[in-house]
Amino acid sequence: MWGANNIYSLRTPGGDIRENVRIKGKILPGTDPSEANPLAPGDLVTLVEEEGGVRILERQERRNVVHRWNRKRRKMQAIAANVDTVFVVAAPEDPPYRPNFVDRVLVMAEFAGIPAAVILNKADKETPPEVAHHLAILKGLGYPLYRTIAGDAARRLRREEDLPSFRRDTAGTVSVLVGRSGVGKSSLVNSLIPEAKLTTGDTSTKYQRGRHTTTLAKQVISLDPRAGGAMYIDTPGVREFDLLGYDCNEIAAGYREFLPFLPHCRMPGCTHLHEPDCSVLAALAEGEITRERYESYQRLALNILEERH
Ligand SMILES: Nc1nc2c(ncn2[C@@H]2O[C@H](COP(=O)(O)OP(=O)(O)OP(=O)(O)O)[C@@H](O)[C@H]2O)c(=O)[nH]1
Ligand SMILES: [Zn+2]
Repeated sequence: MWGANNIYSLRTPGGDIRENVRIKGKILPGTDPSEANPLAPGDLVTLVEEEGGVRILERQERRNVVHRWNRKRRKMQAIAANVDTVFVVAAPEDPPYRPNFVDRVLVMAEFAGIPAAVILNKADKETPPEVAHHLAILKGLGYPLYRTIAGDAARRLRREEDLPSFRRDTAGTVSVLVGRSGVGKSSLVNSLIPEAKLTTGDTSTKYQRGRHTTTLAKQVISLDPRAGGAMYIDTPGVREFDLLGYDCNEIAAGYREFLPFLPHCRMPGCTHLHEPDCSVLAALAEGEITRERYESYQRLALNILEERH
């Protein structure tokens, strides 16, 4: 299931693609009217055959859901459902690597209880030392890292780096790719599944803004029967990945290395920013939490607190 503006494309268990399917009625059973969007790519739905075609009758219970904060609508928005792995896609440059962006996607994945990994695409470009440093921190925390080359660059250089192992590791599973505009998410999906555009009916619209290509709105699911039905959900690139729908405690628990310390703060509802006897601050002082990751938490927590006032 994928789509937008309440018109969806579906894949039936038989493998057929049904396009332009609408929801039956105003509110979809199985959803909450306060949700920004009732259906996201990866959702499983029940259909009903009606005069004039099939309609979506209900959303089946979700195993998990990937959210991001929708700035315009000021709500958490589901960007994918029922996924096995969240892949944060970044590049060494063009667009520049933003450690905070990567951390925020990882926090969201932790919060959703979904395993996460990092893809450094455009591995043909030189990796600046500060990027390598952040990636080393994440690797040390147990997040798998893939360095890939995709699209035209891969064809030109005849090199894909870790793309084959990424393909192997994701075979038969559902992956969602999250990253800033221009890091190469669509190129990756196309490299994995050359006919992706055909099977998705090319629902994405691209336009040039500055140097980066941006996918508008629609999310694309690609299915590769050769990879045991691997599914890749390509989300539209975003400039920022906000998590304003969460509170500081939830955010702190998304920094996985903070977890052992969180129960030991003295103040109830400790924000780990300034409180006395804060065990996160103590762990930072002891070098058990890196300054980079603490500062990333700090920035995110301050964002959230500012938003509340
Ligand atoms: N050098 C190099 N360029 C790449 C690589 N992968 C993608 N590109 C280029 O990067 C640009 C952006 O790629 P896209 O696949 O459109 O990026 P995206 O992340 O899908 O962007 P949005 O759809 O806007 O979110 C294109 O010009 C690609 O050809 C790579 O591995 N190396
Ligand atoms: Zn604390």
